[in-house]
Amino acid sequence: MLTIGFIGAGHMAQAMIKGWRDLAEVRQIVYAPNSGAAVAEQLQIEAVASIEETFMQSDLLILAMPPKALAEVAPTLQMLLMLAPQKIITSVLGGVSISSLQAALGSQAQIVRTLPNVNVAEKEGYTAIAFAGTLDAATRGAVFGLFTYFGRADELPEEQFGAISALAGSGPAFVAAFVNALSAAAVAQGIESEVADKVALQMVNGTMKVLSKHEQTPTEFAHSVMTPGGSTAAGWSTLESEGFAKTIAKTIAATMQKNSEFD
Ligand SMILES: NC(=O)C1=CN([C@@H]2O[C@H](COP(=O)(O)OP(=O)(O)OC[C@H]3O[C@@H](n4cnc5c(N)ncnc54)[C@H](OP(=O)(O)O)[C@@H]3O)[C@@H](O)[C@H]2O)C=CC1
Ligand SMILES: O=C(O)[C@@H]1CCC=N1
Repeated sequence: MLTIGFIGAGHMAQAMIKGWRDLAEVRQIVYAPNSGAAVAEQLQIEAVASIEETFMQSDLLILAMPPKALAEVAPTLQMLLMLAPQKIITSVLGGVSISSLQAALGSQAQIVRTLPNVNVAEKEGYTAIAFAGTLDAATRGAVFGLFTYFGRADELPEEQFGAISALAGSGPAFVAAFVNALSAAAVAQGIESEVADKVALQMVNGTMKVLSKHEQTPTEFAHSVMTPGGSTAAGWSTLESEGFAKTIAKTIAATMQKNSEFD
């Protein structure tokens, strides 16, 4: 039995717990100062009462608290790592590099830096992974296997984590905003909100399935929808003249800027 212990029981931890919950031979435990017990009860896993207990019981410890909480949690972990230096510490902390984690926890700490997204809850996630030099090949393979269980995972250079975090980590929020904007626009044209939500979701789901077949690029696909001289082209031209792509580029840049401030 492999025990995975979470420090932090928020949105990201909960998504991972859901994504892994049907894994045979895996037990999940969670610690969070305020919400740990309630989240554990809701997800039918075990709550533990302290960082120390989480560490001692875990084979794989996941740091899933906000980046700024690292300074608070690190002294306890650093002490525990002196007793058990081989413990694997997997961080999901956005923007926090392996060298910062090692500065906080000890230079020999067995650290995996990951950047998953909340879609792991439905096994449709994306995770970027980087390993500290201290990790051996067998451990890297085992951790990689866990993350591919709930979606796609790639080992990437840490320099790429800022852009990937904006694209894949924050991206689900931006896609949800787009779905919401489509639905709201339809409501403004007289469609009932429940119907508009349902239609927008079905349309986006269907579009993603078709695009995922990679038979056309997104631009080729868009042009296949635009009947020459038709209505889609009129809408497309407004999308362009109103600066849709520029807004998205600015959104990604602002996300990356904030992310870079956590290290
Ligand atoms: N949400 C996302 O889509 C993604 C998040 N991440 C990363 O995941 C981490 C958590 O984010 P998210 O789940 O969104 O945040 P939430 O605010 O939803 O959850 C934060 C959790 O951390 C706990 N926490 C806060 N301070 C401490 C502390 N000092 N010791 C132990 N636990 C603490 C909170 O406990 P309590 O509830 O008891 O107060 C809470 O359970 C962040 O580092 C973020 O960058 C990475 C990729 C995607
Ligand atoms: O908003 C955040 O900072 C985290 C990182 C990626 C998604 N959520």
